[in-house]
Amino acid sequence: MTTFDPCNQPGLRAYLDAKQDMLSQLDKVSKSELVSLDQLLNRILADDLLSPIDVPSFANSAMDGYALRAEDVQEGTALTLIGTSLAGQPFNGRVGTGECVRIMTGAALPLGADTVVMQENCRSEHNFISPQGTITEGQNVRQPAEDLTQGERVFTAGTRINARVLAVLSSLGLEQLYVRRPLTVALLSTGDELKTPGELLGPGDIYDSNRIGIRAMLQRLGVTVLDYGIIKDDPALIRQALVKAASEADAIVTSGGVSVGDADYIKQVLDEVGRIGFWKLAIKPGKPFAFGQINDCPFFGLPGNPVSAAVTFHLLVRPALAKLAGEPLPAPVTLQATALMPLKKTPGRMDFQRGCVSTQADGSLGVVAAGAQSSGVFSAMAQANCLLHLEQDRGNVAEGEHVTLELIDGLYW
Ligand SMILES: Nc1nc2c(c(=O)[nH]1)N[C@H]1C(S)=C(S)[C@@H](COP(=O)(O)OP(=O)(O)OC[C@H]3O[C@@H](n4cnc5c(N)ncnc54)[C@H](O)[C@@H]3O)O[C@H]1N2
Ligand code: MOO
Repeated sequence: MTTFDPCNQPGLRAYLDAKQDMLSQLDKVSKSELVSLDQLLNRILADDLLSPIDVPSFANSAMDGYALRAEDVQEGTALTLIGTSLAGQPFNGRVGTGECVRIMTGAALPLGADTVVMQENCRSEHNFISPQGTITEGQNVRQPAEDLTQGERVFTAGTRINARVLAVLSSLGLEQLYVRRPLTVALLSTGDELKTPGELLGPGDIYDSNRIGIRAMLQRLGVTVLDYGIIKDDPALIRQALVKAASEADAIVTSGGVSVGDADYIKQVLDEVGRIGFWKLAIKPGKPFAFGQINDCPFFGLPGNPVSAAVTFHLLVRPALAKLAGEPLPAPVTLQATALMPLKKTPGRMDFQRGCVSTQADGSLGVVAAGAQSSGVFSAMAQANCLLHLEQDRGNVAEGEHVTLELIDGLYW
């Protein structure tokens, strides 16, 4: 038997369909600018990056040992040691027949040598080195351009520069690059009940946590945030703020006031000063999410319930901002896990429940609900490490059933 859920009205727009529709209405807006290496972290590459050099640019040793000519080595060979090649201090001579050079990891392979034998596999007596065991020509040598060839595409336009990408850019000797200008996003909370942390709460008041949480997510994404603060539930004030925001920002994100209550003015004002793209989706949490445009400025109305605001930001605003920033965003990587407890689910909306996934003794993944699933209970969400994707039409999940989930990227949210 399915329970009746008043929030599951027919005609709600399916998530993927709405997301696709929204993305198709958005274009890359951010221009590019030249930025120095020390400021590149978390920026987005404006162009494909072609390697300016071969990496490595010279043949070098992968081991500490001896550089030699493989053809010289037979059973019992003793090679004459003629010098040393250190990283940054190459041996300037040439390795001739019956000779070898002491070499360290990263040091240039001397002319004439083609192979390195690690020192553990060599016997050393006076000035003579006897390699032991089988030797293959070229062993322990890192060949020029083995990693990257000059002119080869290393990263595509739209790549976000994380610590690993930054290290590669440095290894190519780049000191500045064209990246996309950060997006500017106007952010505001609506609600007469909201107070900023530090203020005294009156009767019926709560602290504005959405603006702080969403602002942090935007900052993690490298967005410049125009914080418009808290706007009272007054259509004139909301109208004024949205029109100003549309003239100042690349996108607008609001929280609260998108449902059907007597003080929910967002949709009405959006309709007056811009246009509504869609409103109300078949998702839980986040049903009243609104998307639209005000004078070509994309508008995202997050529901006021804190879990709904964070989840819809991730499901819809994050991909939209990526599109505006020219950052191709792959579909989220999903995993399958076994539900270790029954999960309540009503058919009608795709449910993004908050979970805690862990590796079980047998190596498989198991998931439990991360506490209460009410969209007002944010503390449970903060404990979660994954978002379950429970299909729109499915009902309750029994213990032992498989579910799909997406890991929560703790760095960004
Ligand atoms: N009759 C109906 N009522 C509701 C429906 C519905 O379909 N029919 N949908 C419910 C759903 S689902 C959601 S989600 C909420 C969303 O409502 P709003 O976007 O209008 O949000 P508010 O009413 O302004 O606030 C909801 C809730 O969240 C608290 N809140 C608001 N802003 C913040 C903030 N910045 N920080 C922390 N908490 C915030 C607010 O005090 C309310 O408790 O509507 C349901 N109602
Ligand atoms: O969509 Mo609401 O977010 O279910 O509470």
